Amino acid sequence: MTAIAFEKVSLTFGKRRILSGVSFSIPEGLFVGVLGPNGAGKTTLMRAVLGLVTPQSGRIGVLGQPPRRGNPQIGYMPQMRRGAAQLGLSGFELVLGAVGGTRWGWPLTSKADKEAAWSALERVGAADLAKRPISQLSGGERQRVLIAQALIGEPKLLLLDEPLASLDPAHQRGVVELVQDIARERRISVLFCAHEINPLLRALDQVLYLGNGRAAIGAVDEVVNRHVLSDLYRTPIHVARINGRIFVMAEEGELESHRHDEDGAA
Ligand SMILES: Nc1ncnc2c1ncn2[C@@H]1O[C@H](COP(=O)(O)OP(=O)(O)OP(=O)(O)O)[C@@H](O)[C@H]1O
Repeated sequence: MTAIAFEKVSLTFGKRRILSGVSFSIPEGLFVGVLGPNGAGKTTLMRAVLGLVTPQSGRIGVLGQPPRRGNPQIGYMPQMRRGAAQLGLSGFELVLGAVGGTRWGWPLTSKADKEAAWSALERVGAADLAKRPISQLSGGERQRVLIAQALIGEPKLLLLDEPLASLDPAHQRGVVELVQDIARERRISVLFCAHEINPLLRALDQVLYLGNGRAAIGAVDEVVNRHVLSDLYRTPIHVARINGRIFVMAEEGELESHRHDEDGAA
């Protein structure tokens, strides 16, 4: 079955066009990195898959169905906003709030709900963090709790919006490996949104690059080359591979933000 299918999809906000007639199809079980500069539409694409943004035209299929809000087959990890971290919730409360998929807040919880929350926290290695307020966790610890939240309901598709933001290279590797292991063992399809390709290289089956309202998708070598990216961004793009790392550069500078501190990511 197809995990996600876009057929000539256009997404707009008012007069602002985010995607223009984009088509692609992602088979089930793949780990796909979603890349592109700030504002390219990565979050908006995920929100469309979740049924939170309706296309102006075209069709989206998610696991063979049209998108619908609260689909329990999808686990979503949004970008962590400061406000959410400061709510004072513990990791356990945050994960428990996701039990039942759409029942955000403080539901009346059963023993089974609590067990589901503990099981998700244990799977990401965060059971010992569960009682602490989210606001006191380190970035890496917090990302684990958020991944646990996305695993509630045994999803078939995980949408992860920048889980690597503000993590150092070792923690980035840890999060990517964790997601890859869980996805393999549960046969989950993954869309993993990131600002840099290198931390994802070992895990990637495909990349989906967004830019100028368009998309390029395929295996890393098929997409991350100067022909495809120059065409996508309508400007000369250079791609260099150094020691197994990939550098994507526009004439005026690097297209992706890189921290030059990771050794041997690929
Ligand atoms: N609800 C909204 N109303 C109007 N414009 C929006 C809305 N949500 C997003 N946008 C705009 O759509 C564009 C794409 O935003 P989006 O957050 O999807 O990009 P992104 O690729 O995820 O960016 P980043 O890498 O910075 O997170 C941006 O210009 C943004 O300002």
